[in-house]
Amino acid sequence: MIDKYNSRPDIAPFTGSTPATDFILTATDITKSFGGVHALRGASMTMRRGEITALIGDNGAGKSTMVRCLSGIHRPDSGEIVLDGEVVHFESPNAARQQGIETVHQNLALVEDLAVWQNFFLGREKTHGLGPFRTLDRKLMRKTAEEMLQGLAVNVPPVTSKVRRLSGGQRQAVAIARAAGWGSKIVIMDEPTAALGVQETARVENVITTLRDAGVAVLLISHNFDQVMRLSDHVWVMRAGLAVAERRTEETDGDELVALITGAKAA
Ligand SMILES: Nc1ncnc2c1ncn2[C@@H]1O[C@H](COP(=O)(O)OP(=O)(O)OP(=O)(O)O)[C@@H](O)[C@H]1O
Repeated sequence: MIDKYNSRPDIAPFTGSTPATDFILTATDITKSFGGVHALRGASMTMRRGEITALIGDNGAGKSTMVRCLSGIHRPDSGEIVLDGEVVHFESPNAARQQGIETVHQNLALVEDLAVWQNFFLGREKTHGLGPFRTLDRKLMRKTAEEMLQGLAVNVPPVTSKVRRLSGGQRQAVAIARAAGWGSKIVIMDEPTAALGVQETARVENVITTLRDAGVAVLLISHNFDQVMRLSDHVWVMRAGLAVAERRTEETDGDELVALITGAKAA
């Protein structure tokens, strides 16, 4: 463990207790600083195929920075990310996407004035014909978008509807279906239901579990303990730039997670 960043020697990093089999992702000793702020100080975490992994921690613990390192927004200062058995270095979010890591950000990045199907294919437009005769294959794109939504049992108006007509939950579901639809190995979701009501939250949670059941590994960042307990299979707890504990969800409870987050309980 690199200790030059460890300005909090009272917090010991947790290095994991499970054998390194069937991990779709391992991040080891990741550091990332912004000027004098050591956002990640040697954080390690793992994710398994077909599981929902929750990443929890107090404000400023380093969750978003970790997610940004995994999704190609930030480059770690040091450490190693292994995706599906290969060491990866993402130069950009596009590079992460091409290798199978999709991220649903809090702002969703949907274009309000475009139809649902157009949002699905932003930057990935399908064409037919050759050279100067090439045109957009709108029919194929509409059909594919419909199939992607149906596959996740997402209940939205026709894919020709403009995104601005959708409710918050429908938008979230569209963003998740879009992320899930490109052969993704990992879908990262940052507070996917933070802005939603009870019913919409339940619908979006269904979409998330359907995705997991289809074999995708989901990384869920959530401040909602009930949701973490309900949805996740595995939990990583971050504190002060380190992943300090991991638990199988069925072996923990909200009280223990709070204690781990605050440091009232050692890992
Ligand atoms: N681009 C940046 N420039 C400077 N400091 C940053 C930057 N991004 C994050 N930080 C700092 O790094 C630390 C970790 O922040 P991060 O956003 O990763 O935490 P978090 O666990 O996601 O918190 P929250 O739950 O509030 O989103 C914080 O002290 C934050 O202020």
